[in-house]
Amino acid sequence: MNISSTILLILLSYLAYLLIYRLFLHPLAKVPGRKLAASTSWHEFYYDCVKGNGGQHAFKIQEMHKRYGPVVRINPREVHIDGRVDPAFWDILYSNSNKLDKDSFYYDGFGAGYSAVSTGPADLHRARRGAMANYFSMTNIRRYEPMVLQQISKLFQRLKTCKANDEVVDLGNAYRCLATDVVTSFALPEPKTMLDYPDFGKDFNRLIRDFAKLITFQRHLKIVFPLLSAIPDWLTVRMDSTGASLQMVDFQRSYEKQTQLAIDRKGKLPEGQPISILDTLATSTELKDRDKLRNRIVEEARNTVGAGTETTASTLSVLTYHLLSNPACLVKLKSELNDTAVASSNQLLDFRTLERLPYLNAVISEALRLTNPVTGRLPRINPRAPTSYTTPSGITYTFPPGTVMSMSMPDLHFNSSIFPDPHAFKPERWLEGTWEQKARMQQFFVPFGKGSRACLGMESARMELLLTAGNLFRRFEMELFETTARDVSWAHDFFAPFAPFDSAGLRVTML
Ligand code: HEM
Repeated sequence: MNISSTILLILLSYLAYLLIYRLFLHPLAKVPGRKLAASTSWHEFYYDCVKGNGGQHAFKIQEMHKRYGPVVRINPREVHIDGRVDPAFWDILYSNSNKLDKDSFYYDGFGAGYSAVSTGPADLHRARRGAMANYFSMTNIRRYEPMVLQQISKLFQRLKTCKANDEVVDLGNAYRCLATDVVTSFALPEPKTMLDYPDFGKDFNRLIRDFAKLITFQRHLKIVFPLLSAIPDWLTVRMDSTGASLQMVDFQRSYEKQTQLAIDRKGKLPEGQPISILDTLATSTELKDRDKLRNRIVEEARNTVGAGTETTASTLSVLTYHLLSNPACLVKLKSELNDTAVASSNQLLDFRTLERLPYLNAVISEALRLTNPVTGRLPRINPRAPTSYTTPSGITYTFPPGTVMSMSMPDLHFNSSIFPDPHAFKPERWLEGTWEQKARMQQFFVPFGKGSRACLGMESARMELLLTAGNLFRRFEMELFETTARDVSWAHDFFAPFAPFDSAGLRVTML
């Protein structure tokens, strides 16, 4: 036998062993599910990256649950629990006392393992999150309200111009610009000004969506982002004549420049300039020196901006679509907003006023529920002790330390036993019904996650959503332009939900 035949034989024997081990001897061998998914992670790769333009694995998981029950083995090392059947397990898996690690395989897809959101080990995460926690507290975030209102005024000026020129407004992308400018105005020393882009950054925002698609490739192949960052600028220019790719490269590089600026100025800011997250991290006394290195802070900033952009923008798009297609809801909201006393109708309503409006709050909750701004499953690991899961019908599975367990937010939000007629937009559900029904909805309403890994930017997101939606619908009359439910639907899961690739997004005309 020659050398290549020997190598081939060894390889085939190894693969045969791996297959037999995973299917029959592995501790998860008895967990229901597709044999192909249990045999190889290429099954997940296919649904993540190839089928239907990618981002289809989340739907495959739902299909597997329908066939195999509330717990399924979705890849050789991970089990997924169905929140449509057993929503109560969410509180156990993501409870505050249950400080589990995150699964690095999955979160490495962001290519930013040093950021809090992607950090695997719970202990390391605690320190990294702790350094930002005060910054994101309600009291601190409230100080940034004038900056948020300033960006909203800028958006409103653009909308007025569009109205005067009879232009169709690409509102989905306008919201992305707004969200980017808002989050960078407190994350970075030098905020972005995307609301100045004449076309609301259409090409740039398309590129961000394509970039999100790469998360799934990076997750499986680990070399995608390193390869991309090695592409020289001249080639980037040739590959994309719109210039959006180069803009994206500049955008990424600006994190490095701004981090260096924050490190160099050591908290000595120009008069009147508010402290940014970058400055907070660069001058933190809580972080160990290794966590104050430039590359780590760059990743933290990049991920925080990423976390605060598509999430709020997609929620605003879904909210706008449903209000404009449900006139009765729009009338109720406008009447609540118009009844709100302010000195002048030109003055923007502030957070204190808007947070007290029940119908507006119900509209925002309903939009968050229907959007599911994080559609990706949230995988956790207990590396130290075995974990177990008992199905509602009483079958108990025990998993060894290191087993990955996950659930997905949309399963809870589309659970018809908690939210009847779950795909309908009904802000009234948050206001009507018995106390028990409302308490149950609140318990399983988890757009910002739960526990020690829950969203840090929740208060800033709430403020941005209330200020934008409250003021926009008080001031402007609009109607949908060639936009249907499909344009705000969840067709791809790239951790965030994305509409079909051929969708032109949410567009409106100003009346
Ligand atoms: C509608 C808006 C938003 C939603 C629904 C949302 C949702 C979430 C969820 C579900 C997580 C946990 C992800 C996981 O377990 O892997 C998360 C984490 C995070 N989010 Fe948000 N987010 C929103 C807006 C924002 C904004 C505006 C910011 C920043 C300004 C932000 C910053 C963060 C950060 C830093 C984390 C990581 C926290 C940690 O790991 O300790 N988010 N977000």
